[in-house]
Amino acid sequence: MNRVRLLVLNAALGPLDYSVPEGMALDHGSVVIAPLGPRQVTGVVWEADRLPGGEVADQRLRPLVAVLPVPPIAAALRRLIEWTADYYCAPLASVARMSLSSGAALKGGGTITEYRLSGTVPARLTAQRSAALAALAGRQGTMRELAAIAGVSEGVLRGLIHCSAMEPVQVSIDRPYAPANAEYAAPQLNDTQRQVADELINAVQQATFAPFLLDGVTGSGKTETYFEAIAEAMRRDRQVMVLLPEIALTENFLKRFESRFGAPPVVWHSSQKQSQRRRAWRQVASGGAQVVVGARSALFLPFADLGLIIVDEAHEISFKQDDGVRYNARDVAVMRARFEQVPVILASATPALESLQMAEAGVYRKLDLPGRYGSATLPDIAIVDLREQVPPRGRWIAPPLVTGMAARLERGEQSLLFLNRRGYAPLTLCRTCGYRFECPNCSAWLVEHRLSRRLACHHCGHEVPNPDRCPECGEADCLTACGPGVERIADEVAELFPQARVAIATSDTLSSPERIGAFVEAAEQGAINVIVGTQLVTKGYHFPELTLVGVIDADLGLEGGDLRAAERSYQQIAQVAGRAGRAAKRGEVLIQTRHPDAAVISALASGDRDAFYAAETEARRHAGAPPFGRWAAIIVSSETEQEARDAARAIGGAAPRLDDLAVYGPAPAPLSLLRGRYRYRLLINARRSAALQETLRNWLSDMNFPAGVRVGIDIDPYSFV
Ligand SMILES: Nc1ncnc2c1ncn2[C@@H]1O[C@H](COP(=O)(O)OP(=O)(O)OP(=O)(O)O)[C@@H](O)[C@H]1O
Ligand SMILES: [Zn+2]
Repeated sequence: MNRVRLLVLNAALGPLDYSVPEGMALDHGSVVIAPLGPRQVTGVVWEADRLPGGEVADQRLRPLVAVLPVPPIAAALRRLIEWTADYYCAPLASVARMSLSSGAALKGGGTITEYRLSGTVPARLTAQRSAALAALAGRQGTMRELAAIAGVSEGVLRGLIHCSAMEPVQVSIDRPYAPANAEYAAPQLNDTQRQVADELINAVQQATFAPFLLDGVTGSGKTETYFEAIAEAMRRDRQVMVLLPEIALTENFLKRFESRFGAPPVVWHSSQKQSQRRRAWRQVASGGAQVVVGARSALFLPFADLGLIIVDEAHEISFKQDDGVRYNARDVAVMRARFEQVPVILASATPALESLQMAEAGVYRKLDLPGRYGSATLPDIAIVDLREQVPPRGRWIAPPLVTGMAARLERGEQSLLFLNRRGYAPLTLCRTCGYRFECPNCSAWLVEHRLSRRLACHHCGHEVPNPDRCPECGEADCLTACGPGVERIADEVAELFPQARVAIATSDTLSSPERIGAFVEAAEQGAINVIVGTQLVTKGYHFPELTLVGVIDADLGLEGGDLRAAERSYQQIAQVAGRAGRAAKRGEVLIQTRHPDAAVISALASGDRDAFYAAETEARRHAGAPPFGRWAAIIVSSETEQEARDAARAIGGAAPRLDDLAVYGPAPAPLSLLRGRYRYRLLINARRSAALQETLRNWLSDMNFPAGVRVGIDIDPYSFV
């Protein structure tokens, strides 16, 4: 190759051609540095015929600067990048960036300095030094990591280094991870689990594209079963990617994985330290990382030899990314499996309707685990009609739930109260003048957080200290909290049962791996009597003593403009119900609602999942909604309301008139002001036959907008805010 075309990692630039200096060895997929004006850019060598670009004469081409010391991006991943950009109407460069997401890793190997105990005992032993010496026996890590492990400041450690009690060690970035062992602690599967595992193992052996929907009730052993497929991939020296919907779930997964395979998997997510990401990325690319578990951003990692993909809790909407490249990691995972020619397992107790439909159509193979493992049975579910069982004024836990909790406390068992609302109260208002605390940047109320004494916007992060008087009328002691959040429910529990140990489990309280670890340990050891939590605790956890689940407000999820609201409510409540009675003791679930006759609620109460899905399927078919038709959204935003409105109207005015495609709007988005930007949206409902993406691209490509206007496309949107 003496002339190459680059996909440049800058969405504002198109493909660019360069000449290749003498002696520079390149392949398609090579990651290179190229000159651009006075600067340099990173790019990937791409097949020229797949990237239409302007033809520049050979003699005018500038030479590439360097090839980066990483393996080329493989063809399968290049095809996935193209597919994703095309399907989600996103710039190729933005998608490719997700594969090259550790800038430091691209620069090659290197060393970092870690520390460990030297065996020398310091002459002066303070309490902190003794604690550090005890905690750090056998440990090695960076200063910051060791300080966290020992619970002392870095200053204490520096003191220990100074007196030679600790010594530095140079560590390679590319050092391998501790190998996991497929046979380390294999469980005895029951017959159903065995059959399912054998099918999955067989698919790993076949090493070809095979999508599975692993549909098993909560506590049926889905994880244990797909672990067998992972074991088979390990035996064959092929890499595995496991996607989880939330970082908070990885802690728990790590523990289980380690007890099954003798070593933890490699973790990948966006809040890791740069040094961790750098090592993980390089080990993924070189093939040294056997099993990688991560949030959706792991999806585009450049695996050397991927053999299996697993998407756990595959129904979760957090697999949908709503900014930057708007993609659904569950769907892209299936496409990746197709390009890589490997099996993919979507595991869930409450599959997305789209996934069930694919199984019905014979595209996915459905594997069922219909019963809980061992002697555990599914919990009894009952409805508490809040119109009859009225909680006292200013309280939200109705009498039957109070009675149930009292019985659990008596028996030393645990209760879990679920309310998907962080903070203390979702709205604060002034009793004197009616003033409501609203976010200046978003059309949303400020949520009171009593633990951290502030009012906060959950959309943009704006916060103010908890006020003691009304900013409007100046009156003191006139502010009232309206409605409950988890903190308020926890207060109520404390008032009802002063002796109970209550833990709040939300993204505010479980904000780090250490905090999550401590929470899980406390819950497992019975040091917590009542957990009050958001959706964060509805899945993945297995607390044997947890026998009562109370849903504080089952109607909450049905509010708001979400097209899948019924399905999502069903999934969330079924998942949280699934935390009850997972071991020997039977579980009970009480669902508080004002609409006991709603289809979702009665399906949950009667345990008739099929009836719910059947009704929901009919409703979707009738509305031409996914999976029967397709949705897309165009979101227009600007810092000035007028500009956003005008641009949205112009787009609406230019809408194509087609038989198989209907355009609704423009209308102000439900969150019409978000992070200081005014937003309008158009919704497109298309038949399956319509060339949706092409139509959208043609429609918008000829239009020009003022510089401050942003126009985004959301294919298969989930959230309509
Ligand atoms: N064959 C088995 N041998 C021993 N323990 C098992 C077996 N199958 C399942 N278990 C145990 O039963 C519990 C539930 O299993 P697991 O977590 O795999 O189910 P799940 O279907 O993934 O659950 P959920 O979807 O509710 O999170 C776990 O504690 C697990 O270790
Ligand atoms: Zn805000």
